[in-house]
Amino acid sequence: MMMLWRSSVTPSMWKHPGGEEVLREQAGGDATENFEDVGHSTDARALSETFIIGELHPDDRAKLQKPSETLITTVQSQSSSWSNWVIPAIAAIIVAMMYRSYMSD
Ligand code: HEM
Repeated sequence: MMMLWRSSVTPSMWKHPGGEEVLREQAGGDATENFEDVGHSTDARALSETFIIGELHPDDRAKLQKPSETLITTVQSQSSSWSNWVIPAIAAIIVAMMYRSYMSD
């Protein structure tokens, strides 16, 4: 079980190669599954061991919130950036067509 605490991993101490935001999303929860999903190197694994600040009491483990799936969030943000690009493109095509019909009159 991997725990990430707001105080244990701070940008001033260390910069996560996978970005700051993904770690922030995991803070206060069990990040084990997401850590494994990414397929971290053995170096990353060894480094994560150095961040251990204690072990959670078994009675408290059930109270942990599971962080939302990071990979799903990534897919969602990709699809929204896709629609951000398509809508202005369609608008540009409509404007171009209106301009053409205006000029041909
Ligand atoms: C203390 C815990 C963690 C440590 C020490 C750590 C360390 C690292 C390191 C050293 C890398 C560079 C690539 C490698 O060596 O594998 C990396 C990449 C990455 N990590 Fe972590 N990581 C931690 C937690 C997490 C968590 C919880 C997530 C996801 C929620 C995550 C997501 C990523 C991603 C997306 C990359 C980029 C992969 C790529 O670009 O190929 N990391 N991390």
